[in-house]
Amino acid sequence: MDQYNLNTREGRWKHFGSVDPIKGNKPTEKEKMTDLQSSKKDFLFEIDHVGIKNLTYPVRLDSYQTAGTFSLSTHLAKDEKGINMSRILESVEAHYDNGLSLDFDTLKTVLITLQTVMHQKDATVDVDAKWFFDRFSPVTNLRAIGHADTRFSMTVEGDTTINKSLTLTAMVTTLCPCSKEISEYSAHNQRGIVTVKADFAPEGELPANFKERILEAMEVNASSMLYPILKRTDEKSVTERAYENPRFVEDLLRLIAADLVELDFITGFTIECRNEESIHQHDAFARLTYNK
Ligand SMILES: Nc1nc2c(ncn2[C@@H]2O[C@H](COP(=O)(O)OP(=O)(O)OP(=O)(O)O)[C@@H](O)[C@H]2O)c(=O)[nH]1
Repeated sequence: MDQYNLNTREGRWKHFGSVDPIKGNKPTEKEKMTDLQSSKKDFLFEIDHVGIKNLTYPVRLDSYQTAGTFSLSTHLAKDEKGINMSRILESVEAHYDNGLSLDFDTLKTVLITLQTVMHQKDATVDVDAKWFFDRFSPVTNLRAIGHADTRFSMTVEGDTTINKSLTLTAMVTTLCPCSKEISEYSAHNQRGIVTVKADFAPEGELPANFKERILEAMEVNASSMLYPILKRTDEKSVTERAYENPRFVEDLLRLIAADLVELDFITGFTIECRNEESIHQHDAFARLTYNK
């Protein structure tokens, strides 16, 4: 039986197996520690992206505080062993303002800070975050909170943005035209998942409502939109709207593409529509990439 005082935390820790630290020969002051990552010689390859992924950090998107999942990286020259990773978090923290404002102007300032403190030629960020917005039921006009998924992506080189894109993912209803055509009554319908990656002119201005305009193209072309609150009058309306607007996954994809072509602040896009089929165990999907 050991003799540790179980009435103290230290005694309990030792009782459970903790040991005293060894004396050790390595320096404990930062100035005397080897800075391995900063060592220079021929390390064979330059690296396109090195950094951190899966960083969870508070963001403000429109009027909502939400959580962002960040990937942040820089280039690394061939003669440098590693980046100073702690500086990535320092670059984000430098722009903290009750969370990080999730907009391209703020992301650009973070990237310029990152690139500068890393002494690298470029920096890249991807941020995934839930976007919450007001959604009104179609007949009763009751407000509730809807949501879509966003990914803000950006790369800067020096002071110049070299790419900038927004990926939105939203859910819709699709009603099968074939099923409607061949059946005496009813038609199977399902929840469709639409993803649009919209590319923007890197240094171009965006309209204030750019997210809303892309989301509208994704939702209004479906058989029906989704709503958080539906009373009976609303339910009748969305059911009939879906029947009046049947869509194959291909139809939805092409109709969204036609709307996106008309949005002049988008330079190119990739759309994927995926239907979680209600008459199969598998999903149906279609994808299209278009550059203007
Ligand atoms: N480069 C590199 N760093 C890593 C890796 N894995 C962990 N680290 C990080 O290395 C960090 C040390 O960060 P640095 O920024 O190099 O620390 P530092 O040199 O004291 O910081 P500065 O004073 O800014 O130069 C630790 O916090 C670890 O998170 C890796 O695979 N590569």
